[in-house]
Amino acid sequence: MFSRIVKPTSALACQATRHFSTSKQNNTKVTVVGAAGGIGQPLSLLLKQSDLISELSLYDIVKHTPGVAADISHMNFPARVKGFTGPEQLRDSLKGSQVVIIPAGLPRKPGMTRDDLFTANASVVRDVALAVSEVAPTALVGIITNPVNSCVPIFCEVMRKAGKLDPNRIFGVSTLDLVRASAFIGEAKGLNPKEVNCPVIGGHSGISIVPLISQCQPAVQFSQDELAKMVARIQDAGTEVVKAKAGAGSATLSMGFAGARFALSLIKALSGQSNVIECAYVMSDIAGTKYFATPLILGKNGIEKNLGIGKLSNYEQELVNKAIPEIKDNVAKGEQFVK
Ligand SMILES: NC(=O)C1=CN([C@@H]2O[C@H](COP(=O)(O)OP(=O)(O)OC[C@H]3O[C@@H](n4cnc5c(N)ncnc54)[C@H](O)[C@@H]3O)[C@@H](O)[C@H]2O)C=CC1
Ligand SMILES: O=C([O-])CC(=O)C(=O)O
Repeated sequence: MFSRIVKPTSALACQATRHFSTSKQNNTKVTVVGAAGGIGQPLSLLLKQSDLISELSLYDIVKHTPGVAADISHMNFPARVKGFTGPEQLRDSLKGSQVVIIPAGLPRKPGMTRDDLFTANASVVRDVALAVSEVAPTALVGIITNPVNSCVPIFCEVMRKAGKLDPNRIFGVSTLDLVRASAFIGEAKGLNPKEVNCPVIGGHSGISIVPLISQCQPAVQFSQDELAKMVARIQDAGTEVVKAKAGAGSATLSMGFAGARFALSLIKALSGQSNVIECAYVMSDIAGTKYFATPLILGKNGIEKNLGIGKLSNYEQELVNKAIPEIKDNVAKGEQFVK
């Protein structure tokens, strides 16, 4: 199974060495909430292949979730797979989980922004957070549901109200932005995209997505015009897929891949592996907002160290300056919803 273990060769390297998991240790229970959806199914398929997972709990509100679980359970890997459906089974699905990944909720249609999903998805995230606070309060949680910039504050505020908030354990999954940066930069420069590592900071929507191409490994050179085009492509990549799917949803397969990479990084960190680094959107005042994505060293208790923003070019500083008001608004909207 793919995954990445990293050596922090630079403070902002988000991942480096490709690493196939061969560890025999398999004692992690993982719950996927929204497991029957466009992201949930490929994500669960990829997670089933990890030797580090002992139990894969698949929850969704749709009735055919046990069928998805039965299907995946026939793959010949050790993780036991169980399906749960309906709100009355949510807590059973989560109980005892060390890792919870949430790709539940509506995706965009052409013409919508991620923020347009707030009304539909805020209550989904709130309800899952309440259940996590009750039955899996120490789980490491990855929130894929959009708008990520608001959904992470919603989750954190519900946990805070329940007296269970540990901000080191709650992550907005922005991994797809890094995957895209690697793919697009690799393609543009004739490099193997698997070997291209470019930190992406800020948030997960349009201008709040800030790729730090000056910190890319290996180093790459672009003219200012090319650089601006590359940044715009990474920022608009979600919309590119939404348009191309023409009403049938947003990125699901690349997100299943990116979500599995992030979940496996959490699991590796939990299992004691060191120097596991991923960028994610977390509670952090590093840029003067309450939440911000940066590279993080992951450990048994979630964030072990926030590696921060590092040295920015003037252009990247301008991008950060544009991202900040957007993130502040998105955070305030999420917090207000819980109040
Ligand atoms: N963070 C990121 O980079 C990305 C985030 N997304 C977001 O992920 C979310 C899911 O996208 P897709 O899988 O394409 O959508 P989808 O509609 O294919 O699947 C969503 C699943 O969530 C389930 N669901 C709805 N309410 C639920 C609840 N209360 N509890 C449990 N399950 C529930 C649905 O039944 C459905 O199976 C969307 O909000 C989308 O915008 C999508 C791509 C990238
Ligand atoms: O664009 C969307 O709506 C889904 C998403 O977050 C992405 O693909 O980055």
